[in-house]
Formats: sequence, C-alpha cells, structure tokens
Amino acid sequence: MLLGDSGVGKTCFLVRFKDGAFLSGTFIATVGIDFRNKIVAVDGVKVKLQIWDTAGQERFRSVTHAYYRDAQDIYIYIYLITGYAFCDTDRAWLTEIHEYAQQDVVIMLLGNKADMNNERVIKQEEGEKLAREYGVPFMETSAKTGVNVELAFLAVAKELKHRAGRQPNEPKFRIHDYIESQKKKTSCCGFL
Ligand SMILES: Nc1nc2c(ncn2[C@@H]2O[C@H](COP(=O)(O)OP(=O)(O)OP(=O)(O)O)[C@@H](O)[C@H]2O)c(=O)[nH]1
Repeated sequence: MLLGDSGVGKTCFLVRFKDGAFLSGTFIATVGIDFRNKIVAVDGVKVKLQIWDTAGQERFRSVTHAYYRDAQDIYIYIYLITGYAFCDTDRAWLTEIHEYAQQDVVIMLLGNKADMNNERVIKQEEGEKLAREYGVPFMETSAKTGVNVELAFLAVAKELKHRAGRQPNEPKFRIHDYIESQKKKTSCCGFL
C-alpha cells in the first residue's frame, strides 16, 4: 500500500514500476483508492504483487483508513525531498501506519523526486535519521528516472516470498539489509 501526502508521486511511482513509463504533465490527483497488479519473478518463483495506490488528499483520509487493515503486508510511505522539512505530518503518518496496520507488517520510507536535487530541501541523511527513528528501511527514489523503483518492489516481493515459505536451507530474508546492500546512493550532484 502506497501512502503519503498528495503530489509526492505515489501514482507515478506505481506506473513507473508497472509500465516502465513516467507520467509527466498535468497532475491528476487520485480519488479514493486504486490498485494494480504485477507479477515479478523472485529466485525462480512468481510473486503476484497487488499494489494499492491511495489518495493523499486530506478529504480521502477516511477511505485510506478503511483499507489499512486489509492491506496485509507492506506499507510504503513516500515523502518529497523537495517539499518541506520533516514535520509532525510525517511522524503522524508513520505513527498512524503503526497504529492502524496489522501486527507484523513491513513499513518502508521513501524520499521521492530525487532527480530534483537542485530543489532539494530534505537531505538524504535526514531521511536516514527518520528511518532509524522508526526502525524502517529507507531509500531515495525517482519515478521520473526510475532510480530505486524496481528495487523497492523487488524487496517487497522477496519479503512476501519469504513469508509464504522459506526453504529449509534458505537464510532468513532481512528486507532492511537487502535494501542497504542494493540501493543506489545519491550524491549532492545526482546519482552515483
Ligand atoms: N521530477 C519528478 N516529478 C515527479 C516524480 N514523481 C511524480 N512527479 C510529478 O509529481 C506530480 C504528482 O505525482 P502523482 O504521482 O500524481 O502524486 P500522488 O502522490 O499520487 O498524488 P495524490 O494522488 O493526490 O495522492 C506529477 O505532476 C508528477 O509528474 C519524480 O520522481 N520526479
């Protein structure tokens, strides 16, 4: 389930993953909730992801709440690196996800629009710090360039496959460690 304020790029993030395209131009806000499926191969096993795209606008918040308990596994909270400094809103979102979601869920924190480095307001280190505070994996992404989009969903798919049944000799999958080992880092001037 993708969560976050209106305009952070949730729909674009999903479309980038699903269709490999970037929706530029006029911004059309999501109304209520929408979902798309995609099947990905993880270590030779097909995993079907059903990804729910929620509306970020405040007036749809009650709709989003109604779906929290149904979205069983993974919550991806997206903020904007160009938006505004971290504030109570972001903490309120993360705390709320913990409260509304079922136990044993994975929450991931993503800083989107990393391609807009020139207009950056939130430093990468600040995102890392917030993620540490909540004990969640973190990375910066761009729906425009595609950076780390595939990785975020692949990590989700791996987590789900692992939950569905681990082979006897298979080591425990740690989504946090996996993301840290795979993610592309951004620098002050763009992606390394
Ligand atoms: N430069 C840049 N623009 C982006 C990126 N992701 C989204 N956008 C733009 O940001 C605007 C909002 O994107 P959406 O994906 O519709 O935002 P949303 O979070 O789904 O918004 P709601 O549906 O209202 O919750 C659009 O104009 C996109 O083109 C990105 O990674 N980089």
